[in-house]
Amino acid sequence: MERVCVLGAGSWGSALAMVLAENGHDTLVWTHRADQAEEINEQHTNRRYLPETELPTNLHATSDIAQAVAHSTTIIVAVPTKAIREVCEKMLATLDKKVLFVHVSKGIEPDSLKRISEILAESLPADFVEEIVVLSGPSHAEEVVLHHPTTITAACANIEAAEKVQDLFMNQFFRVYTNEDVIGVEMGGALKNVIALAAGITDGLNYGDNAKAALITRGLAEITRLGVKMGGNPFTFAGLTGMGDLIVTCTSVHSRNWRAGNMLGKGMKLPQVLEQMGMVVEGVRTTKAAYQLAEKYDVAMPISSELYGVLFNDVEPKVAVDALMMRVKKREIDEMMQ
Ligand SMILES: NC(=O)C1=CN([C@@H]2O[C@H](COP(=O)(O)OP(=O)(O)OC[C@H]3O[C@@H](n4cnc5c(N)ncnc54)[C@H](OP(=O)(O)O)[C@@H]3O)[C@@H](O)[C@H]2O)C=CC1
Ligand SMILES: O=C(CO)COP(=O)(O)O
Repeated sequence: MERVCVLGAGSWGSALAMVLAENGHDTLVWTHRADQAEEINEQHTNRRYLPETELPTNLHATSDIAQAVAHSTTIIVAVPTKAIREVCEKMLATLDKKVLFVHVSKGIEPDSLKRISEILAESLPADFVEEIVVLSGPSHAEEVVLHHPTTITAACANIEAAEKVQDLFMNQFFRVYTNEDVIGVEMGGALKNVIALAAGITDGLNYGDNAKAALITRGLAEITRLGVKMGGNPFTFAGLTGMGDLIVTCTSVHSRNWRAGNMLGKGMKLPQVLEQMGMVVEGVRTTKAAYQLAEKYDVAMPISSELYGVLFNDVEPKVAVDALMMRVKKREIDEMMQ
């Protein structure tokens, strides 16, 4: 039995905490909301984020981050990308021993263009970091809490650390693979949200399945182009954290990114969409980062670029799709291999 805390009590943090508690680990969830900690401890629910779920009675919560950190030999960071730095700062004051960090967030920071493991590595003193492992793959919280079969990948250059995380989470309905390719895993997990927003838009425009299949496959092509140029293993993008997560996020009604895109495709404006969602839609900020990365690495990312126009320059979704369809003629495979 390990002593673990999960920082962040949204849908994913809560679902992962449930898996850990059910696996018999001494698990504490940290939330910055005292009323939510009280609800988890006393009613064993988290109604805002997992409305139908009964949480295990051996899962406890706290709103005191020092207590969560002191409790743990492994810390799972499960807040949205834009909150990572703030949470690291809160942790800094409380760390006094070496801890294994696992992050589960799927984003890239705009402007700095840092991946989450890079933000963690620069924000936390090396003396207190055993390793940083990323856990990513096709895994909607809503299905994990129903014990529906789910596969996911733990990635770290140090494969023994990845295996430790594999052992922590693995059970009959939650199957964990390992991978040493942190760049590929993080880039696939972050960029699939961009394509899922686009897939939601074409569904909102009622463009049907051909358009969605095109977005998934051409989306994977541009994710792979950028990810490989940044140092990712091309095969990672064909795996769970690439193709797998792209499929689930572009096709599932559970996806926050697909749902947000769907509303945009139906004519709603971004601020209204985000207000209505009430949960993180990582793809919005990641689209900005993808647009900047495409320029930095000189990689063609037509879907991400058109989506950038829709989100930030008021381009009509239909006009963006037309622009994609009318691009200069290409060879399919040659272009992907460049
Ligand atoms: N949901 C899913 O199925 C999956 C999500 N992910 C990834 O996990 C990450 C978290 O997503 P998810 O759980 O869905 O997000 P949610 O929007 O469901 O929850 C986010 C949680 O983080 C808290 N939070 C936000 N900002 C801060 C802050 N500054 N300090 C402390 N807590 C904060 C929120 O608190 P508050 O209630 O106050 O806003 C909330 O509890 C994302 O990167 C997402 O891409 C990965 C796989 C699956
Ligand atoms: O990453 C996810 C599933 O693997 C969750 O995606 P959404 O944030 O779009 O719901």
